[in-house]
Amino acid sequence: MIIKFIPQIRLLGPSLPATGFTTMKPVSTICLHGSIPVLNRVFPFKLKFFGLSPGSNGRHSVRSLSTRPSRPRSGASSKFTPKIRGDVRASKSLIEDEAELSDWVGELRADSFRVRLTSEDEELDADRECNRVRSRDRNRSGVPVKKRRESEFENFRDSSKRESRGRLGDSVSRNARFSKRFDSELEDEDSDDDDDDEGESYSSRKTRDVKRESKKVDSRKGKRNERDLDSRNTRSGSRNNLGRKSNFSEEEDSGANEEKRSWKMKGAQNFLSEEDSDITDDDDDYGILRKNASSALGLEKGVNQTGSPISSQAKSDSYLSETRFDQISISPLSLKGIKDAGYEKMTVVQEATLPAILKGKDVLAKAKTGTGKTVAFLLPSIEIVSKLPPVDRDVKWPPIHVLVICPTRELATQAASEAKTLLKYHPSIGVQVVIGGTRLALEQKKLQANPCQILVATPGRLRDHLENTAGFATKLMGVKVLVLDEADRLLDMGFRKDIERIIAAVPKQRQTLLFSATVPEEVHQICHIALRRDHEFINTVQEGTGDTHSQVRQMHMVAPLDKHFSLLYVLLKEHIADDVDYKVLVFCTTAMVTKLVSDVLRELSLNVREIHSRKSQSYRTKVSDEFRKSKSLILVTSDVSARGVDYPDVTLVIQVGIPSDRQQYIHRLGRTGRKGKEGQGILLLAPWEEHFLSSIKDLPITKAPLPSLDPETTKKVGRALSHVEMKAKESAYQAWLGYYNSDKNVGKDKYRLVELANEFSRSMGLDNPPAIPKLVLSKMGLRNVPGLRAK
Ligand SMILES: Nc1ncnc2c1ncn2[C@@H]1O[C@H](COP(=O)(O)OP(=O)(O)OP(=O)(O)O)[C@@H](O)[C@H]1O
Repeated sequence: MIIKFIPQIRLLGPSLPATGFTTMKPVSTICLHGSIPVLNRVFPFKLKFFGLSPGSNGRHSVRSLSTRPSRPRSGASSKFTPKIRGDVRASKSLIEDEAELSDWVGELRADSFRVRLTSEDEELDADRECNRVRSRDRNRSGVPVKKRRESEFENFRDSSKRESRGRLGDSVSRNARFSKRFDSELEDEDSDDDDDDEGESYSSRKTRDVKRESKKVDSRKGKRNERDLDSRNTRSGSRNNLGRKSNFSEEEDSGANEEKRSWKMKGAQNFLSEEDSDITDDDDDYGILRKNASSALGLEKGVNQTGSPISSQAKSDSYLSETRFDQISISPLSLKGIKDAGYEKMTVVQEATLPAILKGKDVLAKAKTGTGKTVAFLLPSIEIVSKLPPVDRDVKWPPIHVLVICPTRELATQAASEAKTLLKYHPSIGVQVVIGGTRLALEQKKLQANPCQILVATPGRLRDHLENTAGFATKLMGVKVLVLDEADRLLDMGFRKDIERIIAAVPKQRQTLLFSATVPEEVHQICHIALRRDHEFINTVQEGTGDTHSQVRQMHMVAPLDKHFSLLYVLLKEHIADDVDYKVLVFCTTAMVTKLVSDVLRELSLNVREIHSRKSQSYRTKVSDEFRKSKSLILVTSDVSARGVDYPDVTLVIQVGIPSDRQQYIHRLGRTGRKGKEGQGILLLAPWEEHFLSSIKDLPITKAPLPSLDPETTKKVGRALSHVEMKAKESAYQAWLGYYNSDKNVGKDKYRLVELANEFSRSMGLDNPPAIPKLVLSKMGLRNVPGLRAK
């Protein structure tokens, strides 16, 4: 463990006038190599103190330390068996619909209610799993992994140092649907959503074909195989059982039920002209780099004895640093792109991570929502690509140099779009996006025809290409930088297998960047799947501010379920009355509950759109684009919108029902208060959901009084509910039951669960709870629970 306090140094960026020295002042620099999990258990307080958590008193603190356990990194991912200590919640998200429920139910045991399902759309491809082929052998070199890595790293470092010589220091400021997956609903979805969308029609057709095929196989192979095959071909299901799969390793192992879901900073070394520092030790180098970055974060105001930065709270939420992009030695082409994008100053996370990235370090970065993490990993990646020698035109499979993985389609599309913006003046560098819900063949053609040094992908579709696209595996051999956006989500059980497969397909000699607004302890324990031992953990979240923005007012309300629809309506009406430019996101627990809520609000004449995994990709894209540009609009959404999606100027985020976990709460809330703007968040819970509050007790969330409900409003909402079609209510009821069955607090008492589900049913205006197929009940472990109706 190295703890350093870095002395003041001075920097001169080449773009600055000769007299324009930037003064870099003291900042705390703390390095803990390879021993955090153990230390954290033994000395939790001490670790917090030294920087595993953000520092106190300060403005944005930058913590750089290695969090990787000090054991050798496993070679091929297939050999990797994660040993995760502690209570790692595998799946983060929600049941999106019956499909998800069925998939999930397929995995359930009567006593299982450990982990919440995942649903976040993420990128299911109906056509994906049926085409799987065996993994290719990725042992591409006879050189031992460790040696290769060391050699590469040495080379990188040496060349970087060579590069820095002769230059004055540049300023751096960087889840089968078991048999009945309601075929009719699949068809309904096709017709409802987007008949005009070729891609979706294709996908849906394929889904149906696959389902038919599954049924044939089922008749031959029996029920279990039916479930497995269906699960593999479910449009949005397999991901949803991911969390639980960790609990049912036999099925997981079978595979049939496979889990779904020039800054020429010329190296940050430019800070290190030999005149600037006589520190040659690698750690010391990094210390200085961090110091420089931290200086521009405003940490120069001083450090206390613990190394915690001292500065004012008032500035703590300033997401911008003091460093302008034109003050750093960035390639003129990138700079032009940045200027066109309207960015002038670097954000804190951009400034803090860029030096380490350009120096070739693996980075795990944590920064609050909406603070520019996308540019933080894209810009240095572009710089790295721009410095690579051009690829010979005759090369049959030109390499992909940068691979960015995102958990959702929306997020991948958004990241690719940001990359295109930054690449505006880099004509020779191409970016492409491959995501589920679109035609594989079309993507294959595009990949073939257009340059693609930077590829942004969702995990499932990337695996598809890896296994089904000629030459794709060869192209991936060129990857120099691997980025996992929303890293904690990608590393949880929901995506773990896909990620391990992808990691096995890219060179070991690469740089890996993990970014997220939430980095729970479990991520520190498992990040070695992707990161090198000497990676840096760069945390720009200061202690005391929590992981949310102080300018976002957070409230929770606790009310009986039968009041939720009316309360939601009143809250929205009040907000609309307060702000003509309202832009509201309403998060619901599952896709089908999302549909129900949006149906009700539409009946109440509110300006509403809905987005969830049961909608076609083209519909989702259309609605997402509309919401991005609009004002005076309410978007009712499942967790497909929880992470990363950058909707500007969202004025209010309402979360109805318990979020899947703390991280999801934070990410959902993070759709507002972006880029330093103000926002508001309301969490609406039923009394028996209050236990969730303990997981966010460190956040500045206060209890709000319930708005009064006059009888007229209640009647109006009741009328609106009566106009919502029965099928929507039935679907919502079943999805609701599945979702809460997976909540360890609510689901552990099945009798109570059913009572609550029936309360939900009454809240929809139903006298009797909808009947549920016996098989579903059985799979949920609810077969003979009183109060449920079976069909
Ligand atoms: N240097 C900058 N100056 C101004 N705006 C910026 C800068 N960098 C990025 N942005 C903008 O900030 C917004 C938020 O960026 P981004 O979506 O990357 O945030 P994020 O930190 O990834 O958020 P989340 O955690 O929710 O995914 C985007 O609109 C982006 O264009």
